[in-house]
Amino acid sequence: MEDFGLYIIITNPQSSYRSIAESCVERGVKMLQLREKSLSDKELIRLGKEIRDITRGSETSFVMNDRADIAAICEADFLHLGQDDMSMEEARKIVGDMKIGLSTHSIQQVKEALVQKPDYIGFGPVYPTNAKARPDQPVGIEQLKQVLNMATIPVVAIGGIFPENIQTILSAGAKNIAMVRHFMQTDQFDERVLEFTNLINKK
Ligand SMILES: Cc1ncc(COP(=O)(O)OP(=O)(O)O)c(N)n1
Ligand SMILES: Cc1ncsc1CCOP(=O)(O)O
Ligand SMILES: [Mg+2]
Repeated sequence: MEDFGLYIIITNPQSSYRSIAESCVERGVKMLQLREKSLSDKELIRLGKEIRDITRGSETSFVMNDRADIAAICEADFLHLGQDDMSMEEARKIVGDMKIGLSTHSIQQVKEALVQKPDYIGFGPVYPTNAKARPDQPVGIEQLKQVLNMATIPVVAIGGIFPENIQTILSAGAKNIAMVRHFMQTDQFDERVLEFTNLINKK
């Protein structure tokens, strides 16, 4: 799989799910994840199908977080699994050959994840974050550089990334960057996407 650049994760957005997905399609954002932890299954499926309909046939891949069953129901492009979620092997029984991304939080976890041959790995949190329940210790830039050198699949830098530190992340060699709060805690979603796609693509 090729590097994909900006990876937007939807959690408690200030803008509507529809307008976020439409903006991602229009601006050519390659990865859009639905990550909602407190919605009913019914509501999650409704939103997943809405995002699927908007992104279908576009450059924007739709990623479902945590839930293999709902990823399959909504015909997502990817399922994203973390260390506390079901294993890739278990997920395969539900999602078949759907692409899968795995979260990692240490060099050891990266080594173990690579053996499972996911389509990409998330690595972080690079910096402290409160957008995740019980976040792991920040991994920092030096470990991020090490992982970027080790991995033969796309590595997604995640956690505490904002305009103030994006240049440090890019200078470390990261080609794929996931963010929650910078894009969710604003009513200027489209403007921020434009700003970031320009910034990341310039590098
Ligand atoms: C791209 C990406 N990387 C990491 C995560 C975190 O997944 P996980 O550790 O399972 O934590 P939750 O997001 O489920 O709270 C992610 N979602 N996406
Ligand atoms: C889901 C997740 N996994 C590791 S850090 C994180 C949250 C990232 O959110 P933010 O970009 O707002 O720090
Ligand atoms: Mg998870």
